Amino acid sequence: MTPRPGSLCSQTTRRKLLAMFLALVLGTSIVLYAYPGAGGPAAYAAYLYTRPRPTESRRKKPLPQHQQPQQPPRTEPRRPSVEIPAASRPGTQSSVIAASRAGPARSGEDADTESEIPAERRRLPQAIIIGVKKGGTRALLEFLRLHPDVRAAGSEPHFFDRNYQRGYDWYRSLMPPSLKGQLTMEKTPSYFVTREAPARIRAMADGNTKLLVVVRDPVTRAISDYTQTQSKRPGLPAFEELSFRNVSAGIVETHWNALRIGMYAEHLQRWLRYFSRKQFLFVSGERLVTDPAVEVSHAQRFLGLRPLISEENFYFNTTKGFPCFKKAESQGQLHCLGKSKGRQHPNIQPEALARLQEFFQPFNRKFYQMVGHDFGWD
Ligand SMILES: Nc1ncnc2c1ncn2[C@@H]1O[C@H](COP(=O)(O)OS(=O)(=O)O)[C@@H](OP(=O)(O)O)[C@H]1O
Repeated sequence: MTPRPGSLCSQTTRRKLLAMFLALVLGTSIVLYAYPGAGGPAAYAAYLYTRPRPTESRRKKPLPQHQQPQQPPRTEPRRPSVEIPAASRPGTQSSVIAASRAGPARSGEDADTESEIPAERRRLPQAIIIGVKKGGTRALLEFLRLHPDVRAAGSEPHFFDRNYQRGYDWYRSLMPPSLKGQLTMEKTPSYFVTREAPARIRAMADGNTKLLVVVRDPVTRAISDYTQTQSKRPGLPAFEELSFRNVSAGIVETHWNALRIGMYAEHLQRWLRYFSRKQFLFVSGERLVTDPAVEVSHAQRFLGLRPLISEENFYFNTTKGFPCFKKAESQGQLHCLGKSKGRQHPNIQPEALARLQEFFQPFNRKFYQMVGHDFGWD
């Protein structure tokens, strides 16, 4: 049987169509397999899922300054400008040991070698004038500054009473640069009556700091202290009123600071728990006025300085009523302390003076015994 031309043709055509269809299906599969992102329902679904959402893409733009969230306030105290290890930071238990090992003379900062050009550095003080307020502490410091081997902080650092938490780097930054072999000093008279000061100063250099105390008749010292306060507060009650709890009975107001500071023996007892007697030099405030060269020569010896300051450096200014001094660098020009040193004291009733002398006598006697010297106030 001859196949009908029409049916034969359509069978051939069907075969061709089938082959083309298969080729098309195969080709599409290969393309989808090789490029998954190219299309298809699954690829489109994946694209929708991973596409960044409109809000997210907006958040990436920086906010204008005024819309930015506020930073919480810093509550930590400010650290010293140069970080020091926690162990050597004042105020920590371990700092006492660490700081004592890092005393000025033994710390790495002093490790100059002979081949190096001598470098000036700021150092912690090796000697401190710790008191007493109104004793003549400024005069002693300025006199010692005449010595070429003494470098001293100009103003009172108050490190061991008010600023201890600021750390040693802060304290050191207040000291003038010095060469190796020069002595760094400061004076803060309130240290002598500050409870924490002895332990803190001991911790700084393992008790090797030299301590100078300028002492003055406690009654005159109290009047000087009162005069200073009165210059700032003119309405201050009279000295006699502040000195006695009961004037007629002569009961002394021992809580008044101006009198309390003068009980030297009481304060010194605290210091002697931390320092041996030989760590101290007691300078007479009275002799510092009448014979400055002698008191300064004691101080030079105590500090291990060459005896360079002498009588030649001083000149008694009769107008001021106090010695003034000559600085080497200013070609013999005289320098006197400022107006706040050597103020006119008010007249105090003689009975009040006598009662206060009597009150201080046992404290003075005890003090003379402790230091091994009679200052002649009684
Ligand atoms: N050379 C010289 N020039 C001026 N004043 C001198 C001098 N030497 C000792 N003094 C006495 O020093 C007293 C002030 O003591 P301080 O310097 O320790 O005072 S302070 O604690 O620093 O405020 C100050 O006390 P007042 O006289 O009461 O003002 C002086 O008596």
